[in-house]
Amino acid sequence: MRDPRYNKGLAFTDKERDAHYITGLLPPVVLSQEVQEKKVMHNLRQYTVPLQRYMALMDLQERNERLFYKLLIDNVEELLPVVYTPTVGEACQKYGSIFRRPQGLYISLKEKGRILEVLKNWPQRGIQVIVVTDGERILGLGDLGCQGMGIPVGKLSLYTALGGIRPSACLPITIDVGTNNEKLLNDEFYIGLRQKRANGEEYSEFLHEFMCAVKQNYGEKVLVQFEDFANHHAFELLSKYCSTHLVFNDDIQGTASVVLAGLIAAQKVLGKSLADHTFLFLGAGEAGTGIAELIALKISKETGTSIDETRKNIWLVDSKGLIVSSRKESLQHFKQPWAHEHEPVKELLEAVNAIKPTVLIGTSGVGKTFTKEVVEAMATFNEKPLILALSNPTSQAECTAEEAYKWTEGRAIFASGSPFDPVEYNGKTFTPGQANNCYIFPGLGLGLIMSGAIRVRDDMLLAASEALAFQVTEENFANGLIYPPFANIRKISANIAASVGDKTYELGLASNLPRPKNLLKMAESCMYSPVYRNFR
Ligand SMILES: O=C([O-])CC(=O)C(=O)O
Ligand SMILES: [Mg+2]
Repeated sequence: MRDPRYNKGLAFTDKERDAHYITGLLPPVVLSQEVQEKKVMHNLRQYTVPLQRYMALMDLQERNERLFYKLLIDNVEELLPVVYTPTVGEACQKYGSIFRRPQGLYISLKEKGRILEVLKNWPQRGIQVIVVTDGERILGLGDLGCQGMGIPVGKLSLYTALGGIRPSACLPITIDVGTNNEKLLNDEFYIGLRQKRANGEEYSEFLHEFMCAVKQNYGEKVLVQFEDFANHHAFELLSKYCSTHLVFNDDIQGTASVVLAGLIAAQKVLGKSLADHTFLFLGAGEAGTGIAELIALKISKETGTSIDETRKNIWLVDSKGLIVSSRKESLQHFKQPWAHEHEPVKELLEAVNAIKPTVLIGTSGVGKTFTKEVVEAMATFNEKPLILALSNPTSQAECTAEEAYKWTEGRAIFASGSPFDPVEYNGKTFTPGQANNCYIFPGLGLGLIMSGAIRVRDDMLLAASEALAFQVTEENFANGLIYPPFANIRKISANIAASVGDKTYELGLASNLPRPKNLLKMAESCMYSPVYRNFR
């Protein structure tokens, strides 16, 4: 009863209560899981403050794991915004003051030299997925230090709910190397190390010890998902470990794959091929350059043109303006491929007017940057402007769904990273899409795990994008949607898993041999079910 993996609360039957000597420890009634679910949903809906819903759900996860996942799976559209963006962002900001029972594994600089020992303290064996953050760039909210733990915990609950990975195979980890967030350093309830961030050699060595310990403890087939690291570390870690570990950066690769899926699907709505588009990004960090690279790769594969050539239709704006060749010397390496010949342009609006993009993508982490003028400009030279405001949580979105529809007179195809409610405009209802990496990582992870993948490759990301785009129905298209509804996410994830698995075998990177004949059946059959077990 005290172990969330076994607890069924009032659903323990009389026979189970007798067999396990817990008769009398519960009131006499026996409820079904369905009635429990109805009750908890009813209670949750009484809370009007999102953070209270979050706390109630985290309590449920720590009390009755199967009921938590049953709720999340059956009510995914309603609960995703609670356990995930936007509410998880606020939860991380306030993690210290709402802290009750710890979730996940904390590895701080205090444990330098004995990270392996700390990993071994985690009570569960058979770990298949680790989501790890160092809290330096939590969503678009910046450095939240150790309180970033909410993110790996949230992402892994989606691995289970959306992708069917067993909860006991999931390990959330926060690496605490300090924080540069003064507010947190001065917050008496802060849960992390009260020191400035370690950097340079000290940081790299610590992360290297972590990566080696992970491989030593869990072997070659554990998937390590990097999440919400700051740009410099994110790119470095991915390139350093992609050839020795099964690693994946969600913010670079997951976001890229989900956006590419939307763009592939949008071809049906817009009647244009990817190569016919001109792309402009606001934000040239992990998401921006990650998406740009994957689009370029996809177009290059489709048309047979070189990557360098395909890059020419893709433009990025960072905090200093349009990325152009005259800035090349001073650019970080991940921005350099995008420095095209053009005169310097400072403002986004100027860049939009100069480049005349057909697709505008916000990955800046800065809210309200797609102003009325910017969106109206997009609407002047596009019949159906494609506008993606991807920064999270909602407060950091480049524009709202309502603004996108209003300022384009209802012509925009719009999707955002965090959810927006449907919008009424001119007597018509517009339903915005949610271009969030949670469409991709659960299915991708399942595909990697079931095939026993040992490395992640771009071709697997492309396979995931294609599989997701394929799940968008004619009916969705008719409603202007470029993503399928989340209500079908487990089926979607199974399809993504099958495609990714297939690609893994094709590339010779699968270690689970022989290849199962039907990968979709395989994916569906290994997905976790939250239905209660019988303990008689
Ligand atoms: O967590 C999300 O909603 C998407 C994401 O990876 C991020 O914004 O960093
Ligand atoms: Mg992220």
